[in-house]
Amino acid sequence: MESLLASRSIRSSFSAVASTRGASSRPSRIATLAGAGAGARPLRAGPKDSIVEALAKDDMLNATEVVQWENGMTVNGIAATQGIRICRHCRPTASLKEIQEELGAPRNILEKIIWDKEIEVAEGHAKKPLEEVIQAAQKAPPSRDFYGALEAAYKRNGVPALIAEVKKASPSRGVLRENFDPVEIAQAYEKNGAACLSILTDEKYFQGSFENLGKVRTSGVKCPLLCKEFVIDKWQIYNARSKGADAILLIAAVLPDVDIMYFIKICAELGMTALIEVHDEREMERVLKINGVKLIGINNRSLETFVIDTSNTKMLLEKHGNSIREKGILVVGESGLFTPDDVAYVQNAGVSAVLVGESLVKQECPGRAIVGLFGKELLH
Ligand SMILES: O=C(O)c1ccccc1NCC(=O)[C@H](O)[C@H](O)COP(=O)(O)O
Repeated sequence: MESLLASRSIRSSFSAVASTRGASSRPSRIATLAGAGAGARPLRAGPKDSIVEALAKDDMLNATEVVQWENGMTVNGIAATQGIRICRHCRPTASLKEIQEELGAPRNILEKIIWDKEIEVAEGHAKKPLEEVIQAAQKAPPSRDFYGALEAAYKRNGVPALIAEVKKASPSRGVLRENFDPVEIAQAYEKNGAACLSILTDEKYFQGSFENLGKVRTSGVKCPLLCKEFVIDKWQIYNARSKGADAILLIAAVLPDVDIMYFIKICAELGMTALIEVHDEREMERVLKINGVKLIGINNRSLETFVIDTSNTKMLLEKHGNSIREKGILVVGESGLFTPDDVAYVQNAGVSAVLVGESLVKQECPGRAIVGLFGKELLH
């Protein structure tokens, strides 16, 4: 299916790019970044010059979109060389029905989410052009130090710092909490020692929203906030910052290296922390080669099958713990943590922080559930 999808998407992605992305006169940073990417060459003179130059000047594009013209490969082709199994349809202006008629159904839930996200992001661009979200991000109140808050909480409490997730529902578990008040939950998490909060913003699959993120941000909660999104386009990062996010999730199963590099640079410019999520050996190896990675999340849940296995964290850290420590990277253990034993297990494996949703949000009192999860009170 990959080659079919790839060969089809080279046609459709050109028309998608051509039809949805207007040319910008502002100078681009992308040409340099694309040239620095894994396997990419500097933009060269040649028959594709005019296309490449036009794209390189177009600040609307993401790095992989430039590399694809440079290398004569599709976005999916580039991704496949890095072991990425999630394909893009690259037809953001088509309906999902039309896309599925052409390409068949998405092969797993993560691919399904990404296909929807491609359309949602194109709609976002149309409603609010990139220049506007950039300006909104620049006007937002200063960001808070997400990485620093995790580091300090780990030192203070001697147990992994908690990123407590404000999560109403999920594709694997359905609705987790009927009476869902994001601000009440966020305040309870903070009061009970969470170092940072994760706010799900995807509406279709998690019943989250940017409204929730904004409400938590203006509620007096001081913890730094992670925007838990499925990022495929820089527009989403500026949008998240403009709504008050201090950190953003970048999923290695979805993003080619050059996009991760590029998005990390955007985060740095905005004072945001990038949490780079990996699930397997190949993703960990890729991410450890990328400059500027400070925070890696190891997801115990496969986003393709939903299977949760906490020994995934142990296995990846046994193999890569030394190089992670040498680089000063903090590791977050993500998903499927329910008891003090679970937390101790991932701590012994080498994590400095944990990201927890279900086991807290399902309890009647999510704040008090923190003591149950750690077996002790967390101090602020
Ligand atoms: O939670 C899901 O079902 C899910 C499905 C597809 C993509 C992502 C998904 N979850 C995102 C997460 O990684 C979790 O929300 C987070 O790690 C907290 O996990 P948990 O404590 O198990 O709720």
